[in-house]
Amino acid sequence: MSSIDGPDEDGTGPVGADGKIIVPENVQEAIRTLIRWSGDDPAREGLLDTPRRVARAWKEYCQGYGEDPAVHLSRIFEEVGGYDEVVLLKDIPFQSHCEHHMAPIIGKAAIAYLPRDHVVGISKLARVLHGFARRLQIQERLTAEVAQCIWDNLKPHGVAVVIEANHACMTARGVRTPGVGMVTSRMMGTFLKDERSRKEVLSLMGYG
Ligand SMILES: Nc1nc2c(ncn2[C@@H]2O[C@H](COP(=O)(O)OP(=O)(O)OP(=O)(O)O)[C@@H](O)[C@H]2O)c(=O)[nH]1
Ligand SMILES: [Zn+2]
Repeated sequence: MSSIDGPDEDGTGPVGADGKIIVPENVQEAIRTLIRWSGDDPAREGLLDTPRRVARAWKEYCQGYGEDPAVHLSRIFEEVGGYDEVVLLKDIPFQSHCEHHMAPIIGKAAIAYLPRDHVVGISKLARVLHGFARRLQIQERLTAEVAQCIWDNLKPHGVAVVIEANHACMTARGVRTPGVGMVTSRMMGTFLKDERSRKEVLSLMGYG
C-alpha cells in the first residue's frame, strides 16, 4: 500500500492512499494469532481484511490516548448575566472498553458543575467525557477523571459526575447477567460538602 506523509486527521498515524491508517504487519499478525486461537482460519477469504479492520477499529475506540481532554475547557465565557446556579448536561451517551477484557462499556453520564464567574460551551462537557472514555477504562476511574478534569480546569465551586453503564464482559461472557447496570458517582467541592446542594443536583440528574 502506498502512503502519504503525515498523520491522518485524528493524528493517530500515517495514512495510505485510501486515506486510512496504515496498520503495521506485526499488529495484523497479532490479530491473525487471536483469530487462530479463537478457532478460525485467518487465511479464509472472509477474514483476509479483518486484521486491518480490527486494528483500525481499535485506534478509533482508543482515540482518547491521542488527546488531552482538558483542551476542550480552555475556551470560557465570562458574560453569564450573573448566573451562578447548577449547569448540568445529562443523558450523555458514551462508549468505552473495560481494561480487564477490552469489552464494550456502554452507558450514559450526567455531568454538572457550579460555575465560578465563567462557564464553558456545554458540548465541551461531552467532549471531556469522550476523551477519557475512548481509552481502556474501569468505570470508577472514568468517573473520577472526568470530574477531576472539570475541577482542575474550570475551578468551579462544585462538580458532580454520575455514570451509569452496562459492561459487555458481564453480559456476553463470564457471569452472563444481562440487564445489570453499574452506577458510579464523584462529588467535589460544594456538592461533596453541602447535602442540600448534592440532593438538588442528584434530583436534577433524575436520581432524586
Ligand atoms: N470495579 C470494576 N470492575 C469491572 C469493571 N469492568 C469490568 N469489571 C470487573 O473486573 C473483574 C475482573 O475480574 P477477574 O476475576 O480478574 O476476571 P474474570 O475471571 O474474567 O472475571 P469474571 O468477569 O467474573 O469472569 C470482573 O469482576 C469484571 O466484572 C469496572 O469498570 N469496574
Ligand atoms: Zn471487563
